[in-house]
Amino acid sequence: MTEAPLLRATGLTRRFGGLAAVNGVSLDLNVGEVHAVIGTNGAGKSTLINMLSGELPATSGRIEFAGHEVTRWPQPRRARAGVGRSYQRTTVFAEFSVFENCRLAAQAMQPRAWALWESAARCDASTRAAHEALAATGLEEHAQRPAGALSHGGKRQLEIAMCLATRPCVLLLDEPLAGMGAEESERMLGLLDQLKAGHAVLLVEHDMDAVFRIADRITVMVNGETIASDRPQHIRNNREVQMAYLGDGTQGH
Ligand SMILES: Nc1ncnc2c1ncn2[C@@H]1O[C@H](COP(=O)(O)OP(=O)(O)OP(=O)(O)O)[C@@H](O)[C@H]1O
Repeated sequence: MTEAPLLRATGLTRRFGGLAAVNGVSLDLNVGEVHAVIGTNGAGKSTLINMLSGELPATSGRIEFAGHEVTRWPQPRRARAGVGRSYQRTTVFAEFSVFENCRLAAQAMQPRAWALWESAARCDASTRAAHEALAATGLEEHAQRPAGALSHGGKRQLEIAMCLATRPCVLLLDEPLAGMGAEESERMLGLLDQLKAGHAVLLVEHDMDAVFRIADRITVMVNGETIASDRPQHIRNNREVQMAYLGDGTQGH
């Protein structure tokens, strides 16, 4: 018997006025897998992530997470339940240390932030989560540096660490390789490869070489709709995908 996916989206649709930015998209996320979503600019990838994270309500469709229907859950509730995300643009606090950025991310997940008498225990838990996240991302040696002093790639790694500090089981990653050089990309790909062991990862990424290297499944979106969702080798050989998106020249990738 196959296990139920950790997260399942069915028929997700989001309209902005007359535009269906995402139209009837269904996908599953499983622990141990990187599920990449690719598509040209404006295909609806970020809108899809925003619906999965809870930042944007779906116009219609259904989202199930860990056996619960979460379609109407707001973003903070989904985040506390284990749906973590990173953003296209860096969101670190430049003047705070790398460690403090992670600790703040962990603290933001704690319920009842106003309950001062619980602060010591909360602080311990957040500190632990921050250290673990820094260890997982290889940023420990930079823990006390101001986040603003990190390289671009280091800041993107820190974003992943901040997401991990919230102890998610789903990672929704919006272009984690954007703006990175070859060496930084390699490091990030190594990190994602490690993380998939304990997480279900959704990866939106424009770097096709990286996607085909790391993805276990690829969903291709065009104008808000899924035109294919399959194992990478089948996506590579899919004529419709080649015509719509990859271009014939990518067949040899
Ligand atoms: N808040 C909004 N209001 C109106 N239209 C929007 C809004 N957000 C996105 N759109 C439109 O929805 C469509 C999908 O946008 P989205 O950002 O999801 O695409 P994308 O695939 O992530 O693109 P990119 O690769 O450039 O990030 C686009 O036509 C965009 O202009």
